[in-house]
Amino acid sequence: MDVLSLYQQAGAYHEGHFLLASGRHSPKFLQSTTLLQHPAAMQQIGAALAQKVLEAGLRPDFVIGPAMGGVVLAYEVARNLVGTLPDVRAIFAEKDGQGGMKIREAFTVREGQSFVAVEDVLTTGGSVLKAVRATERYGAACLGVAVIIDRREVPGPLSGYPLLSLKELYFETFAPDEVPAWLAERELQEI
Ligand SMILES: O=P(O)(O)OC[C@H]1O[C@H](OP(=O)(O)OP(=O)(O)O)[C@H](O)[C@@H]1O
Ligand SMILES: O=C(O)c1cc(=O)[nH]c(=O)[nH]1
Repeated sequence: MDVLSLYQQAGAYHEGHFLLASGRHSPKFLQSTTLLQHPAAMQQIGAALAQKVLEAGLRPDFVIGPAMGGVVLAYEVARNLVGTLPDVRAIFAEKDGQGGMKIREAFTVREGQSFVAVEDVLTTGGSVLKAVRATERYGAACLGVAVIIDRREVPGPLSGYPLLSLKELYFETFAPDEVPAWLAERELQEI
């Protein structure tokens, strides 16, 4: 399975000029929300990531993803782990309004539990790291991070965690004060 083809078939691969979650600018963008509409694609992705998790020897109590993209993904990965881990759960972290992420009490995250964090697209790793930190605050241990697409240019803040991905891509990004003229002349797209 080529996940970039799944994005392309769903019309979720875009070229232009985009402002990323990290504040960096990019000529290429993978719009996971467009892909997440398709259970058939997410089923394949969930199965492939769950297989990687098991092959890596990871046996998490739960899978967590940052909202919004990580909600469906965490559920699909966990659903595909149930055959091996019947009690595995799927939860999500959400923005706390202060630049970080939080987890609802109803999810019952406890000290001694273990988890795998999932993410759709990894650019800097900042978003999924906030979800990991929010979970670690309860004393749970992060076994690894599993992502659909890893488009990081540098290892960044996630370098301390085992990283599993379905595809690595090199898509250049630029700091706001380093945007080249060829990119600046393209209208900034909000998608
Ligand atoms: O690795 P990073 O630099 O953190 O960037 C990648 C993150 O940015 C996007 O989420 P966004 O914040 O746009 O939220 P969304 O899932 O609601 O679209 C994307 O879904 C990843 O979560
Ligand atoms: O860095 C991001 O915000 C980002 C990049 C990308 O390709 N797709 C996405 O949904 N977010």
